[in-house]
Amino acid sequence: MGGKITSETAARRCLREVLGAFRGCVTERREVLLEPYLRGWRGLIRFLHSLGAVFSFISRDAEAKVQLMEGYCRGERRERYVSLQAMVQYELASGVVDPHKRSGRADSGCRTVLRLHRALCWLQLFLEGLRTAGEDSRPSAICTDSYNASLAAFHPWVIRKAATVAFCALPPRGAFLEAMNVGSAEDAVAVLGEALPYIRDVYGITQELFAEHRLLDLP
Ligand SMILES: CCCCCCCCCCCCC/C=C/[C@@H](O)[C@H](COP(=O)(O)O)NC(=O)CCCCCCCCCCCCCCC
Repeated sequence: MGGKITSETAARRCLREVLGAFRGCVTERREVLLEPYLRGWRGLIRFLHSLGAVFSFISRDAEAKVQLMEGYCRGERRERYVSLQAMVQYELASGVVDPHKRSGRADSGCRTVLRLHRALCWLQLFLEGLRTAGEDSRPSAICTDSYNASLAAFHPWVIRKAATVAFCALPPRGAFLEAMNVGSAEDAVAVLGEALPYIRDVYGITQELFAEHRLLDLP
């Protein structure tokens, strides 16, 4: 029993962490702080991991991107990577990224965050679908629809295919909400409802920032 409580507490902390992290991203000046942003992603990746090995090709890619960004946040130029705004300004001014050239550094913070940012669009759609769909709805179908309406446009055929196959392994709604480990299905739905406005806000600010600097198509 003690073990059960411990593992439940860990999972619960995980979801609370995700929630709290995205809430803590946006400053009064509407800047997006990178540290809580990456902490939020870490929590999501951990959750994805708990859903099984079929998703590991997805979590590995997300993990690599988060790790690269964490390196910048701890590196020599860490003050340039405190917020997305600071990062964009620095990488543009120093020529690390150039929106007018098709070539660009494959490890720039901007192109890496752009991938996570696009995935955040999928997440918004998926969580909203999960929250509002009926009891008989299937997370695998909601996930496929959300993916096709967002991230799929940026992925080659082979990735789209692999992703769509993996989505079939998602558990049914009841079990999925239970895996979130925040209590009853109603509690889980409430947690999603609380988290979504913050995720939307982070997405909106990032989208505007990247659009303003013409960074939405970075290769
Ligand atoms: C719950 C089901 C989770 C399904 C996840 C849906 C997203 C599917 C993404 C498929 C990505 C496949 C892996 C490879 C991707 C890359 O090619 C591609 C491009 O990168 P590149 O330009 O460096 O080459 N990478 C990406 O687009 C970034 C993908 C990042 C995916 C992060 C997914 C995290 C999922 C977290 C799930 C949490 C659910 C929470 C529910 C309460």
